[in-house]
Amino acid sequence: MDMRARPYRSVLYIPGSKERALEKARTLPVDAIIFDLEDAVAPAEKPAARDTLKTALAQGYGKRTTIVRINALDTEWGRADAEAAAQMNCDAILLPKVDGPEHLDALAQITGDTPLWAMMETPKGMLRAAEIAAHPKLAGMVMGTNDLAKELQSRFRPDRLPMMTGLGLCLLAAKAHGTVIVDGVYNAFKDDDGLRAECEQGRDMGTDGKTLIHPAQVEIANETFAPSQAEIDLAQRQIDAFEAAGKEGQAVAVVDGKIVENLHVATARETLAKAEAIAALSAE
Ligand SMILES: CC(C)(COP(=O)(O)OP(=O)(O)OC[C@H]1O[C@@H](n2cnc3c(N)ncnc32)[C@H](O)[C@@H]1OP(=O)(O)O)[C@@H](O)C(=O)NCCC(=O)NCCSC(=O)C[C@H](O)C(=O)O
Ligand SMILES: [Mg+2]
Repeated sequence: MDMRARPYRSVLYIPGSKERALEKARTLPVDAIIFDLEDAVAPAEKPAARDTLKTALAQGYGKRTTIVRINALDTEWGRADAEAAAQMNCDAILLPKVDGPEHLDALAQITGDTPLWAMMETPKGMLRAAEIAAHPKLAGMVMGTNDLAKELQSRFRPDRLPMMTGLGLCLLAAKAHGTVIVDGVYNAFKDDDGLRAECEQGRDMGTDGKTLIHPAQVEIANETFAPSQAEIDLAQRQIDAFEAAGKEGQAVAVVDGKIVENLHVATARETLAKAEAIAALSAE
């Protein structure tokens, strides 16, 4: 299956060193998993985490998309992580702190044909988002809003105003190049209302889903980023009305008092395709 056709409503980080969490993930209804070797793994545990992860991934994670996040190549662990990840049973490798396409070039020299994802979390990365999105090996972008806030010296706000320039630049780049884009994490993993509000904001803006840090966050992300039954019904009615109008020689239909043109039909078809992809993933 084309990586870009899969759903990414819920993308759960799991520390590569935590065997219990690696096991539990097989029971969770997540669309994708980021197996982390970077921030969630203590320095002393990093070498062993590579082996733990390789064994866990060899056992498989069903239809979930599997992505391994390595350490940056300019760290003492980066090269060994990249070499190890290239041998793992995963769908993609995620590189943190990508400043420009040359970082992806350097990784691709080690990892060969494996698709790459980029953490978008540095000011340079924001300013070069379009070049990063255009990289031939790039299949997805992940917003790193914690690192970005650190770099910007900004404060966390419920409306995420300080994030909007970076998020907007990355969204434009991802959409211009047909790349998946997943929103950053919500740190307060026991605050369901805050998480829901941030998911809604990310969905409204056009991100494909949310990165998560705890299983308790999965349900809200899955719900928010899936087309609702009302959206599915409307999409089908728009397609039907437009096709009926076409048979009458009309280029415009009206549904619920609103015009439906070919561009709205394209969106309606995307809604149905997303619902089908989610249903296919759930049917394990
Ligand atoms: C945040 C946590 C440290 C909390 O862990 P813990 O106290 O163990 O939580 P619970 O006791 O509530 O756990 C209940 C069960 O769920 C399992 N669990 C917990 N977390 C995960 C997980 N992420 N994936 C799968 N399973 C998980 C526990 O094992 C318990 O299982 P069981 O005993 O069988 O019931 C912890 O959640 C955690 O470590 N989360 C991940 C943190 C992480 O990955 N951070 C790095 C990514 S965020 C980032 O880097 C952002 C980005 O780069 C940026 O810049 O923004
Ligand atoms: Mg980060």
